This record gives sequence, C-alpha cells and structure tokens, in this order.
Amino acid sequence: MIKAGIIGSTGYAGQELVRLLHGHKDVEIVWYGSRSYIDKKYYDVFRNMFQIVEDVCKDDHLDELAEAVDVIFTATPQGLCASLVSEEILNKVKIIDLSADFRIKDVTVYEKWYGIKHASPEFIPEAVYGLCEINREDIKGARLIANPGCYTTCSILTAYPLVKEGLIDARSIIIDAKSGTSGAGRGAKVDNLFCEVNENIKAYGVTTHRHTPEIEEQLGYAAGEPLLLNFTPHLVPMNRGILVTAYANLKEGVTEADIRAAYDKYYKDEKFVRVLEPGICPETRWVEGSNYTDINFKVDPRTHRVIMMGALDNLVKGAAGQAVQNMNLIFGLDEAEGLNLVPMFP
Ligand SMILES: NC(=O)C1=CN([C@@H]2O[C@H](COP(=O)(O)OP(=O)(O)OC[C@H]3O[C@@H](n4cnc5c(N)ncnc54)[C@H](OP(=O)(O)O)[C@@H]3O)[C@@H](O)[C@H]2O)C=CC1
Ligand SMILES: CC(=O)N[C@@H](CCC(=O)OP(=O)(O)O)C(=O)O
Repeated sequence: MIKAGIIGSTGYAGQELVRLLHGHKDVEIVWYGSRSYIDKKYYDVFRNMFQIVEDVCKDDHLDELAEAVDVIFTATPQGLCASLVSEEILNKVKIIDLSADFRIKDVTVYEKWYGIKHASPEFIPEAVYGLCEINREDIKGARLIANPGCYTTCSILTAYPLVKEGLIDARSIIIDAKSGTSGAGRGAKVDNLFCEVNENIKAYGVTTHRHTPEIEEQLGYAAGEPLLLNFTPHLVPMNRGILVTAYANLKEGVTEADIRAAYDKYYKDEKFVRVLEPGICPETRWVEGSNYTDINFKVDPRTHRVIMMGALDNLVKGAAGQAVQNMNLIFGLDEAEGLNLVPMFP
C-alpha cells in the first residue's frame, strides 16, 4: 500500500484528491494536512466524507510527515511547496506539487509573474512538468512533480499536436479560456461571493495572467523555439469546468485532414484525451467529475484560421486527477488506477 499525505487537504483541490485517493486500491491516506482545521474531524469540514474518513486534520510537521508517507501532495498556495522542499525530504518521499512553484524553469520569470521570491530555485531543474500525455517517460523517474494546473493543462493539450507538427503559425495563437468558480479556491474573497459571480461573466488578468508564461514555455518546447501568445481567462458562474477556445493561423496548404491526423497521432491511444467527432464542440458538462479532456477543432476557410477547443474539469484533470495520474506513473501502477471516473450529468 502506498501511504499518502496531503498538505492542503481542506482546499478545493485537496478535497478532490481525498475523494479520488479513496477510490484508489493501492493508496491509503495517512495524513490530512490543514492550517485552519487542526484536530477537527475531516468529515466535519467536508460532510460528504461522513462515515468514510474518520481521521482528524493535522498540522504540517514536515519531518514527521516525511517519515510516515511515501508521497506528499501539496495542494497549497503558491510559494508553500518551494519553502518545504529539501534534499533530505526528497530522499525520503516523492512530492507532487499542485501549485505552480516548480512549473516554470526560469526562476526570474516565475518571480516576475507571481510577485514572490522562490524559496528553493535549486530544485527547479530536476522538477518534471507532470503533463502525463507529453512527459510520461520523465515522470516515471521523478522525485518532484510540478503538476500542471487547470487552464494550462487544457490550453496546452488543445494546441499541442498542431504546434508540434508545425501546422500553425505558433506566434499567432490566441487563447480564450473560461473557468468555473472552484478554480479560485475555497478561501473567502469578495470577488467570488455568489452575488458577484452569479449572472455574470468577466475577463480578468488580461495580458497579465500568471498562466501565460507557463503555456508559452510548454508550447515553445513543442514548437522548438520560444513563442509569445495571448491568454485571456474568464470567470463564469458554474462550480467546475474549464473551456478553452484557441485561434491560430494555419500554415500554407494545411488541410482539415492534416489537422485531424495530428490530433490522432498524439491522442488516439490516450485514455484521458478524447478527440471528438467532426462538428461536435467540447462542453464542460460532458467531462465533469472525470479525468477526461475533450478536444476538437474547426477550420475557418474564410480566414484560414483553425479554432481549437478543449474542455476539462479543473479539479480533476486540471488538478487532483492529474496528480493521481502522476503518482500512478511514479509508482509503476496502471496510469488509470483510481481514475476510471465516468463523467457525471447533470
Ligand atoms: N482550484 C483549482 O481548480 C485548482 C487549484 N490548483 C492549485 O492547487 C493549490 C490549491 O488550490 P485550491 O485548492 O484551489 O486552494 P484553496 O484555497 O481551496 O485551499 C488551500 C489549501 O491550502 C491550505 N493552506 C493555506 N495556507 C497554508 C499554509 N500556510 N500552510 C499549510 N496549508 C495552507 C489550506 O488550509 P486550510 O483550509 O486549513 O486553511 C487549504 O487546505 C493552488 O496552488 C492552486 O493553484 C491547481 C489546479 C486547479
Ligand atoms: C477562476 C480562478 O481564479 N482560477 C485561478 C487559476 C486556477 C489555479 O488554481 O491555478 P493553477 O491552475 O495554476 O494551479 C486563477 O485565475 O488564478
């Protein structure tokens, strides 16, 4: 049995990790980390866990935690994981970080976009960007995983095959993305109150959102050269879900068949990426509660652009599901163990 500890088990991403790991036959959660609910029963925080989880929430005594578990998930605000990582800890346990601390390879870029000082930049080079469909082999041998987030997973998976195959002008990409409110976390903020979010849709972080350099970096690797793009997120009044609509100029002579062949090449054997039939647009409701990313595209012959579309559940493939997928790879398990979740509706 793999013993797991979750720092930040009482946040939105952390509670989803608890739910998924409970359905995982090879994992036992032995540490429910929290900051605000120490000594409280976990089910008193999340009543869906009544008679399922009897444990109490614990403070994060890292040394004790590292002795007790094989893997630590950090589902905590930016900067926290970086402050915990050390050679000693990594020699004892694997760390799967759901925050952005180790996602960006250039620490000056991280510090500029996040506005915080990185506490352990010496571990950035060894961290593996845990986008399983793209970095599977590297993940298997990793001690430290930078688990990609919701907007970035959806954006990168949606555009990756066309960038990698050189079918689009990679410098012409525009990504318009929408997120449900759980993407903003459980902490109380005026902007996320019901009356602020309900019956409204708004763009935010325009030209400045911290996910922009992460998407640029990863798609830049696929393109074989650095690239710049526009990324505009929107907050929409639903609980879960990310929808990406991305636009790019097609290279001369590229056909619809070329594009479909590229998606097939990268995703036809991928369990968690579903390329939809022609004419069907991805919708968040058809992936909710599951680890799937649904993807499709349409060519506009008038403008000679391709419109790429993707949808996923921000708390599953965009966070906890992807973290479990990474853990499965690291520990040599079936990649889909604990993740055979049928999307729920409504
Ligand atoms: N929400 C989402 O859709 C996604 C989130 N992520 C990432 O996952 C991480 C968590 O996000 P999310 O769950 O939304 O956030 P929440 O605000 O919902 O939860 C944050 C968690 O971190 C804990 N925490 C906060 N500060 C500290 C601290 N100083 N020491 C220890 N624990 C602390 C909180 O504990 P307590 O409750 O006890 O205060 C809580 O359990 C973030 O880095 C986020 O970027 C990634 C992908 C998607
Ligand atoms: C709706 C909302 O506020 N979303 C968050 C992103 C979600 C998240 O937690 O970020 P990561 O995916 O990088 O982990 C934001 O815009 O900052």
